Amino acid sequence: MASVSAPSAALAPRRPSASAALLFPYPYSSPRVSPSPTAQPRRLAVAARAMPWPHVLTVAGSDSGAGAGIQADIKASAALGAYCSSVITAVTAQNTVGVQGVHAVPEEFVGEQLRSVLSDMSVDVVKTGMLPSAGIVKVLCENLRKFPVKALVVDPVMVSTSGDTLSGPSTLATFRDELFPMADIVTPNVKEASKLLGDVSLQTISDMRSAAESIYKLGPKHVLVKGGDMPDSTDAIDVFFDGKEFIELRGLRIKTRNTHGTGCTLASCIAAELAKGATMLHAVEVAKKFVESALYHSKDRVIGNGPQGPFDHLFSLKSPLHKMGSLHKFNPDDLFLYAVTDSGMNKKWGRSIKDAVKAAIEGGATIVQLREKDTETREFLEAAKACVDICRSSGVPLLINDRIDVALACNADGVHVGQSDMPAWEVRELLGPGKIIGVSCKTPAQAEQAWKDGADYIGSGGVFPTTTKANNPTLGFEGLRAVCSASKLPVVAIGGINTGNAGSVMELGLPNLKGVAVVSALFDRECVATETRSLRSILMNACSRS
Ligand SMILES: Nc1ncnc2c1ncn2[C@@H]1O[C@H](COP(=O)(O)OP(=O)(O)OP(=O)(O)O)[C@@H](O)[C@H]1O
Ligand SMILES: Cc1ncc(CO)c(N)n1
Ligand SMILES: [Mg+2]
Repeated sequence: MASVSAPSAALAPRRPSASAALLFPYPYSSPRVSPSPTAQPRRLAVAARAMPWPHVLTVAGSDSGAGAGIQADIKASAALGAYCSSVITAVTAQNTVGVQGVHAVPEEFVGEQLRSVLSDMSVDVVKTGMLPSAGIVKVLCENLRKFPVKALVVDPVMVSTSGDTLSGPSTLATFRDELFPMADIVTPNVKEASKLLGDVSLQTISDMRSAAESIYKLGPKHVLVKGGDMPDSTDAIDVFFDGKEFIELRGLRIKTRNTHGTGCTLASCIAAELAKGATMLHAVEVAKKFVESALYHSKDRVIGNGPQGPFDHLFSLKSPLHKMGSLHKFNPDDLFLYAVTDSGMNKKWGRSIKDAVKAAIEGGATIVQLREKDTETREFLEAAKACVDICRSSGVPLLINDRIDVALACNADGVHVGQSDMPAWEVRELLGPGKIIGVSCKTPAQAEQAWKDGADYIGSGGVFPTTTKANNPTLGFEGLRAVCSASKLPVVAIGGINTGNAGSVMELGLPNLKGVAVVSALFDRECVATETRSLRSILMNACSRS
């Protein structure tokens, strides 16, 4: 007879650790070990009100390697908090080398799957991927007419990156004539855009714009021409068109072999965001950021021997530091009036860091850096958190000088580092691709290195002699000019700049000199807002002259 032993400690109910609670935040109550005999049995909290669950239905092919297709769609939607059902149009035998076989599902059975899901499961958004035949496209369109949804995202998958055909030329006309007019967005890559338009050549951003406009004329409400496969580009640039305006969405191009499934993932993320209620442009921006972050976090992973590996959609489960929370996209024009705080000056004038930042923003600062060399860490962090709130609500990015730990803890928009701080590439490793990194550079060689390290901008100076920073050699206009002309990055000038000389800096007319950074001229003054306001008007006048 088997002996009955006491439950081991490992099986006893335990509260989840704090870190598990952080990773899987859900209301958790520890199970009661010995309920009193009179207590009513506890019921699981059955929802008294219906909780909406954003729902994406993907109509696409299965990728046995699970990097693209249905598998990517389910992972991407789930990562962004949407439920994803799946109607399978084809089964592919596929790996990191390429596509070895395609087995299309009969049209009637695609129809049956569509009816099953659409008639019962409250789908918000349909996303399409591989549609291997004109017949399947037609069945899909019939079902969409019968069961309307909030939005239709069409990723016109035709050829895999390995060059294998996933949807032949016979479906092209049905895509154009039947599916596109029903679509809220169509997301071709450059090769697909070219095919849809009769093999036009697409080499430049301007070609991508023309293609977006021509595809828009086929009937979708928005078009996104994806530039992931554009040759020789240091950025990953996509062109968005809503019928009126073109928007170039620029992302960091991640150096990795693991780009299989980027297109499927992007379209699914757009669908998930739309299902959650986002506007189209916001959905596209979130989706692009998601792809960039996922590529970044899986760039060194190795699966398979072929040229194109999968990436990790669930990176945020493993890397809580890089949550999708902060989506501030760096705009070089934000460098225009760059306010840098100084604890000594705040103390002198009896101001808190928070009040100093508030006043600078009120006066028109376009970006803020907290440079607190002798504030205690705990006090600094508290102040930084308050400043993040102020800056977020005004749409002004907030950077932290040198202290990567503080930047992470307060979820700032980025950091600024000097030549003796942590190298920018290490900072990038820690902060991920979504944060802004600035580097102080005095020489063309340093500027070149900052670009290689993945910085977003350069701070160059001291342009004039300054008392804010000890032992800081003055570069003068010539030094600034040398750094700017060697730099592929936008530059902000710093060092001794004030209302008296700021105009002359901007009047140098250096194309990548985007603004001036100031400390004393704003914060070693009685009224920070007034000083900021007058500096702003001086800068604007200088720019209109040069
Ligand atoms: N190396 C990269 N770094 C950053 N973003 C990338 C990279 N490659 C692609 N992207 C982005 O991924 C998204 C998908 O674009 P891409 O052109 O790769 O689509 P696709 O060719 O349809 O993808 P696939 O066929 O591999 O699923 C775009 O936003 C693009 O800019
Ligand atoms: C099944 C499937 N759908 C889409 C793509 C495009 O990446 C692929 N390679 N495989
Ligand atoms: Mg691609």
